[in-house]
Amino acid sequence: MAKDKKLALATAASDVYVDESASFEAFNLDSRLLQAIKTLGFNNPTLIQTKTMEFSLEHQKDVLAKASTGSGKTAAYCIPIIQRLLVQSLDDESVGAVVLVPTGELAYQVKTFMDRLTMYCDKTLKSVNLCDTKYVNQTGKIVISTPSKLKFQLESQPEFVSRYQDVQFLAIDEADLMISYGYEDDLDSLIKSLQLSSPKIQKFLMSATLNDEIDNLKVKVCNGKEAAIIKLNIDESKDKSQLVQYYIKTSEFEKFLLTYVIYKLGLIKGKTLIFVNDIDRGYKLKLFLEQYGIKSCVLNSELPLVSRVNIVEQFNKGVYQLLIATDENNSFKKRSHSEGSDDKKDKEYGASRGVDFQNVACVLNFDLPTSSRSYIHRIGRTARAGKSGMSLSFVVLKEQFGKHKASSFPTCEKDEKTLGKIVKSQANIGLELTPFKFDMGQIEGFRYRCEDGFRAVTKHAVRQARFKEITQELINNDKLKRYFEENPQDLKSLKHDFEIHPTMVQDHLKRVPEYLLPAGARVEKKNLGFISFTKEKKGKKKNGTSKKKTDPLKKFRK
Ligand SMILES: Nc1ncnc2c1ncn2[C@@H]1O[C@H](COP(=O)(O)OP(=O)(O)OP(=O)(O)O)[C@@H](O)[C@H]1O
Repeated sequence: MAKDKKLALATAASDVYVDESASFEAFNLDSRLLQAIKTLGFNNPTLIQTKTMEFSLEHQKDVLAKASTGSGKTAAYCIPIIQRLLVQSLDDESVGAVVLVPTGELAYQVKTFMDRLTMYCDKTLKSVNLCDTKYVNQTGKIVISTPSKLKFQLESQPEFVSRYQDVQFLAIDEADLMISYGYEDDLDSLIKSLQLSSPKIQKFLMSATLNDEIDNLKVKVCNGKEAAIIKLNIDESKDKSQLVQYYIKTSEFEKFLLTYVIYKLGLIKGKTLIFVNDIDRGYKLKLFLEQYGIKSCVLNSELPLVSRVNIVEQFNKGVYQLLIATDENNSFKKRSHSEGSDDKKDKEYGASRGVDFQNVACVLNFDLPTSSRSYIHRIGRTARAGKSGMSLSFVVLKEQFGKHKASSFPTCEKDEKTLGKIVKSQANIGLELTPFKFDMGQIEGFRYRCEDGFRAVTKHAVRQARFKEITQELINNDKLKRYFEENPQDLKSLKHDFEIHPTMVQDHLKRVPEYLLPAGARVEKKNLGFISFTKEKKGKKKNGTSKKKTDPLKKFRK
């Protein structure tokens, strides 16, 4: 019962998506499935779920669905698949459904969700996740995988091919990513070897954006068969009204200064997901913040998938407050899955797409993404499940680019241009980015300490930290995998935000000396949450507007 309660608390879709006029019962779902949905705390289906169930269960149509981030697309295809598999009698060995996702993280997430939905069903409805090494030699009624992992299973164990002869459902989640993630060849090969485009198989193509890539995919998998196209006409400005978007135009070095001040003084409350544009940047920022005793945890494609999944789970549970995620896909260049390509990076990594980060108060674009599409997915990690949230983006001024080599990063050269595109695309859906006029003069006193800490984070230190963490995680994974299987409780306490400090941490930097704080803060030193850095406005009352709650930085406004 305790477990049931916990699940219910962990989930909730934004009210604007919930379809109060509909009910799950109206779709005559199996009682075991209904019970699980209830346990998850889903009282009504979301709009995308109602429509998808209507077309797939009642009209047996293929479905191509487009709906915003956080609208409940996962359940929209999982529920009909489970429902139909529950009433069909496939033999034990046969795979009934294939779910393809672009990243390992999503494969784990979908598997967990499937397990929850089938918690009252017997073991015959087992699902397997081929991205998880413990399942590579297995199949189940539902197989969840990236295209390349499924292809690998079929090639390394050709005797499994026959188990896929009776596939009834094919779901492709984050469908618009399949091509840009470089899965086109793998998909073609799977469509051929498993006859996935057969009209006997019902298809679900789910995405937050509809584009040419989806059209191509539709042609490939639906093979001329007409599909129901569901484009949810939700007022996105209403849907994202809980999200306040800010940007600050700044220099490259000041991005570090601002981050230091914001987190050292606790100006942003709650969990922050910080996006950077490459792995070294992630470690650089982590080491830099460590200098001031600010703990953070890093997420990138070099870490083993098991560690990544564990990091996301722990962040969701509130174990860490700051997660620095490398968004390696932000340029949406085609990835290559060919053998021998590149290095030890996992091509199936993805932090900004589809991952259900929970209760994120702020998304900080420490490095601005390089496209508006990437921006949408990053900010979609906050203000989810009916909660409010803010995003803050650092935008490097063109004339400042390259002025401070050690803090410079190539993508920042085009920040102002990219910001223009982002502002335009947000305006198209009735949303707005507001310039945040940070009073830099008020934090000048911190600059010297910031330079001091920044200098200690050399290239060598970053390289060492990167190496140290991967080695540590790999050792943990190999050595501890068996141990954790027997002691799952201990896995929960494995923390990833330990200090790496391959560089000398200067203890004095961890404290903020009183003289750096403005007068008001010195008096109320114990309560640093709302230090006034604003110029005194005598006799002016606070106006108490609705933005008050979502604007923790307001005291720093000019
Ligand atoms: N009917 C429902 N009622 C309440 N909460 C729901 C319902 N359906 C889904 N949710 C919850 O809403 C959240 C978002 O769902 P989900 O991750 O499926 O969204 P999504 O559309 O796939 O988003 P993204 O495009 O970012 O992946 C999850 O925490 C999920 O558990």
